[in-house]
Amino acid sequence: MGPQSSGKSTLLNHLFNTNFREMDAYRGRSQTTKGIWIAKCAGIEPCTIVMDLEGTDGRERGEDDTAFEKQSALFALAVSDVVLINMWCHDIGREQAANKPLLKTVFQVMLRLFSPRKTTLMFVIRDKTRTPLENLEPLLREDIQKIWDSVPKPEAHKRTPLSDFFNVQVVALSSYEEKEEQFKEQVAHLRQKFFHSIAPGGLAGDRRGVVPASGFSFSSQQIWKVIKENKDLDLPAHKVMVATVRCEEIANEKYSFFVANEDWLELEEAVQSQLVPGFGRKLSSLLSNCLFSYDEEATYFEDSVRSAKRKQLEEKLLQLVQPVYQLMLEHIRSGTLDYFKKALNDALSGGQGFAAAARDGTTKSMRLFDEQCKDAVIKQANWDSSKARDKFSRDLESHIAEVRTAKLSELTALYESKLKNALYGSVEALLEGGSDDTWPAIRKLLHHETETAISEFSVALSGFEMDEEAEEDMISKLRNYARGVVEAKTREEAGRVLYRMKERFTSIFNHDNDSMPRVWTGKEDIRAITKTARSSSLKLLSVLAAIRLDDDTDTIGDTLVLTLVDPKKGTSKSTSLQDPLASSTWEEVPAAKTLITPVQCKSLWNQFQRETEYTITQAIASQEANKRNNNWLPPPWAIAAMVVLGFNEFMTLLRNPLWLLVIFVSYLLLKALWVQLDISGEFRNGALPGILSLSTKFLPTVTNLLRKLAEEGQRPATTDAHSNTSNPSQASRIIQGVVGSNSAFSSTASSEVTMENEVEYTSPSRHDKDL
Ligand SMILES: Nc1nc2c(ncn2[C@@H]2O[C@H](COP(=O)(O)OP(=O)(O)OP(=O)(O)O)[C@@H](O)[C@H]2O)c(=O)[nH]1
Repeated sequence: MGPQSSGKSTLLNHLFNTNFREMDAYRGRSQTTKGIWIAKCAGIEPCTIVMDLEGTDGRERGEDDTAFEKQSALFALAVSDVVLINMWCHDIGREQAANKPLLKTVFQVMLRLFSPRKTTLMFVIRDKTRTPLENLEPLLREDIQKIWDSVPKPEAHKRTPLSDFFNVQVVALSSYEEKEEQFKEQVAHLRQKFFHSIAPGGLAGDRRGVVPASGFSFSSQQIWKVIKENKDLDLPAHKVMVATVRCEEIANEKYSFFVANEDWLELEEAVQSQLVPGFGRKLSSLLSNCLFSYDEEATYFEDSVRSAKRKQLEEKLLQLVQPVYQLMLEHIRSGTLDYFKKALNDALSGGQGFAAAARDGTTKSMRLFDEQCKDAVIKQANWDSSKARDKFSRDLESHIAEVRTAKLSELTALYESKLKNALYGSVEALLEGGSDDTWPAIRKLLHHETETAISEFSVALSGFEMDEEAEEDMISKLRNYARGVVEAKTREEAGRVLYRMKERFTSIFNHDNDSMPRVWTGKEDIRAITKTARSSSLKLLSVLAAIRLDDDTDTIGDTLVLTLVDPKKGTSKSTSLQDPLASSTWEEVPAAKTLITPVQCKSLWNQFQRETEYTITQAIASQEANKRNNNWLPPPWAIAAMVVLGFNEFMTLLRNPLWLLVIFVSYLLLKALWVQLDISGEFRNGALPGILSLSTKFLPTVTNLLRKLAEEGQRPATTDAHSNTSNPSQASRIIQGVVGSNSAFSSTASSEVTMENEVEYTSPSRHDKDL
């Protein structure tokens, strides 16, 4: 800053290689720079921005218009690290110097900045004279001090020295117009001071109030806005405000970059479908990069604001990635659960005990789960995976319980089926046998099979490492099942006891001791056989009347025998007592074990007797018939009657034996007719159709027969001639003509007959057989 046309633009252009507009010296000393101009210094590191201010004390704005001057001075002080103040050499020590009001303004506004930092005030003495700078500087400082002292200050800064606010420096330059070369040399020397000016001790060494470059634009706008509103400019608060706005902007920008980041999108998509190895590392690195770029950009902003905004950004990012992390945990959980299921299945298939397999599988799966969770951990987040771990643990437990129950059921079903197979058929066979040994044999069988199954079952159960009580319970259930199978089978057999009894009766009744079918010749004692068969059937009834798996000390058998088979013995014993079968329960047999009650027994027995009666009757009838058949001679009285009544006929026959020949020929003719007419065949369909058919066939057949006989009779010579040759076919033809089939008599079939006989001749023995 400095008075109008004091060469500010010229100096800045030379000092920083900028191109601010300079006044054309040939056109008069008028105002060139209006407002505040800004440019980037060329060739100065670090990046340095320079502003060219409108000149003070100008004629253009008028004497009283110092508002803009103050505003621009305040703006320059608020924004800059170094303020160059142009002053004419000859103004030093002068009471009415042109820049005295300017300095006053600078100091006044400085006090309104509440700035904790020190701004470098560099007084550039222009058009220096022969007076050395060493002599000028004290004078200048004295002037400055005087102005500082004269500036009204707030109570807090009453005693604050100028040096607390400003780092005052003085340089002198030769006149640009008159000693341009020297001017340039001195400017080049001065330029050196601006290199690395932010280093400690440099012109801009106090970095306390610094606003980062990325916040400069916004900060400047805000400062200007406050200045324009003529408010106090609280630089620390402003700094916080700038930091807040800018950090927020940076954070938002970084968040948006992250959301659109290809790697993140790929990772997010991959996790939707499957577990991604190295998830934690990848995501942590993405987040780190994002936060790092925020840090990089926001590093020079106010610390607390920057950290707060960083935290917010981090939280927002974590909030964004958390569902993906949760999904990842879900993949880990389900994947590890699948692994566990497979491991358990393999171990069980490999013959490992269930409990050991479940234990090993659980340990391995938990380890795998922990490892995968560790792999998915996001460095920036302190997320607790214990909930997922607990859920996984519960999943394992419930799966183990499920498989355990299924396996136990499978095992139980297997042994139940084994027992059923072992018992079912055998019990049926034993019950079918129905004897005194039946129940002891069943008990023995049940005991043997149950113990065998239980010992195998116990070995199988040992793999489950069950507590003793539960194991006992399962064994006891299996034991009960075995009893149940026997009981069920017995009940089933009891349900068809009548059928079984009849079967047994028939079997014994119709077969002898060698199991050969009986032929009722008449010698058999049907009564005794019936009794034996009935007793045996009754034994079956008594065996099936009750379940005797614990003992068979009941008296069912005796009661049945005494009551049903030997009622006489029974009544002699129990004389006037009531019918022992007129009851619905057996003595000493609990109702649960009773299959057929006494009343049912009685009723069944009656039915049995009724239904077997026919067999006995048949046998008796058969025996009678047999007896009759064996006696083929007629009774003696009949023989006597035949001798007496047939004596005449007998004598006639003895006197004339030709009758015998007549009878024989008649017999032959009748037999031939019988065969020709196929009488038995005709009557097969009933008497009336037979008679009708025969009546139509009778005459043609007789005629045919007679004609045939006549034909045969007309060829005696030929027959004789042939008979000499002893032709067997001819003999066959004659015989066939008498007793052969119908076709043999048909003239049309004669040739076929010949053919047939010629063929048949090869086997004369067969003809004999046919004859
Ligand atoms: N005597 C003298 N004149 C100078 C010096 N430097 C520049 N000038 C001249 O002063 C005139 C004004 O120069 P500018 O650089 O435009 O001055 P300014 O202070 O920027 O002017 P405004 O922008 O209008 O306030 C020009 O004609 C320069 O040639 C100097 O060191 N001594």
